Amino acid sequence: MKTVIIATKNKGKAKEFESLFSAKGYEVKTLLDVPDAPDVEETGTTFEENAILKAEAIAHQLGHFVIADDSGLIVDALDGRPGVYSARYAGESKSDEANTKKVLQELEGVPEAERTARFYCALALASPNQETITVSGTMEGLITEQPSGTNGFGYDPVFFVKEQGKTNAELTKEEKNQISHRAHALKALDEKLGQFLKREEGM
Ligand SMILES: O=c1[nH]c(=O)c2ncn([C@@H]3O[C@H](COP(=O)(O)OP(=O)(O)OP(=O)(O)O)[C@@H](O)[C@H]3O)c2[nH]1
Ligand SMILES: [Mg+2]
Repeated sequence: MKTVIIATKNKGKAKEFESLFSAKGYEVKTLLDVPDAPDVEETGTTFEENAILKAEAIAHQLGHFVIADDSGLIVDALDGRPGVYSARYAGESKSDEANTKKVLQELEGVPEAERTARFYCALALASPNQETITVSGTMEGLITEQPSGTNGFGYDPVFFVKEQGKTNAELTKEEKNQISHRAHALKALDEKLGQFLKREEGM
């Protein structure tokens, strides 16, 4: 079976990549399988910059091509926050629950029509042998007033998808993987992955 390495330590992302890639006949490894994988500092100001930082550092470290994901929640009424700080919005302990609570508190009293938000996912595909490729995907929604649902991760319990009439955390894994920012980005990457792998094999 073909293997791809995703340069992430986030269990929620890892699970989504496993189901997205197994459908394509790939086995997924993540940094959760690599003891002593370095923590790459996310010093970029955009999702793309951070995805490139993570992908290139880990590709060089492992001597193998990898995919990195930098993603987050953009809330219009909060001028785009938490944005690239989504994972550590309420502090370095990176608690999904605390992050979600902070966003809900900041949105207290904001009417439904102004609670628009989107998830953004930048993927970077990097190798020690060739130029890095980046793609992105988004997903539109509304921030609810209370969490609902137990699937997914991060801000999923407060991210309401109008078309589905459910929060992301109320969708099944399969449903979220049809419409998520990560699924859209992966679809864009898919179009470039074949050529990339061909060049990789030729090296
Ligand atoms: O409800 C959510 N559903 C999603 O589908 C989703 N995708 C991203 N996020 C949020 O954005 C942060 C990423 O930050 P991030 O890209 O730096 O990742 P991370 O630090 O968690 O892991 P790593 O990949 O860097 O190792 C995550 O922690 C989450 O808070 C999501 N929330
Ligand atoms: Mg991170």
